[in-house]
Amino acid sequence: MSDRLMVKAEGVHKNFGRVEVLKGIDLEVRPGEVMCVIGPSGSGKSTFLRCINHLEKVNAGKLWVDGELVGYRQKGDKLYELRDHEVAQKRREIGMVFQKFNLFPHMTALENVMEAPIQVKKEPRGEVRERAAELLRQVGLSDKAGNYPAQLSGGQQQRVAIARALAMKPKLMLFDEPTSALDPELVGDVLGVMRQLADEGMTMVVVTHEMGFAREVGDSLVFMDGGVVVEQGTPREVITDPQHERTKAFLAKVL
Ligand SMILES: Nc1ncnc2c1ncn2[C@@H]1O[C@H](COP(=O)(O)OP(=O)(O)OP(=O)(O)O)[C@@H](O)[C@H]1O
Repeated sequence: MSDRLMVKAEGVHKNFGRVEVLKGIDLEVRPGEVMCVIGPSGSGKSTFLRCINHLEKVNAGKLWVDGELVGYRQKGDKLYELRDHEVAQKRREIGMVFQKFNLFPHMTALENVMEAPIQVKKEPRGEVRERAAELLRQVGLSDKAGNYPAQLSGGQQQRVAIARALAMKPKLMLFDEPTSALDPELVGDVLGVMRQLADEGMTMVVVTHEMGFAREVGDSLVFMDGGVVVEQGTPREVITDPQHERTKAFLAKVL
């Protein structure tokens, strides 16, 4: 097995003003791994994802994505902080799906998926159109390609958002509670698309309270509380045999 890691966090700290939100996170995500992250509101889960995706700067500790230190570029033995355009470039390699899908309202589903590869990567329109149509097919929305977001259900919009992230050919996908804004009957379709993505070998970090998904699809499960990783293991280990009182108390609420 390769030693390559897709994400490595070593003592990651993040504060907002005087409030320390991440208090030393150590984590490793291997290529192809699906890591699910659970924990109470305010425990720092979103902040951790946002640090991986350059949306927040780490205050102390180190964070690598695919072997590269997030926020820096190495030249010889010197480290240089990335400039804005370099950060933008790095962010393109990571797909992120949020709770709210934020599609462009004036563009159809197909146009939403095509937008970034054309505008940001300057890829040829014909190629992008073909790929976008194929991605919409993969998320089960071929027949909705011409619909505007307002003409789609929340679950359909979220599947377009996933296709939109995939259109940039990311090497890592981050999901921040992707189903928590959806009506219960729409959750299954979105989780189905994520499951398919996992089966295809995509590396994924998924903040979710969908314990069925974590149990069935996750390779690892991390319980965060108060800005630290309290417990991690396989989903089976953490769910059926939690070691910490805080994990037990949390699981009692969500299971
Ligand atoms: N930009 C910010 N400025 C100030 N405080 C922030 C900022 N972003 C997050 N926080 C605070 O950091 C803490 C952790 O927030 P975060 O969203 O990471 O938690 P979470 O575990 O994802 O919670 P939830 O499940 O509710 O989304 C919260 O107390 C939040 O108010």
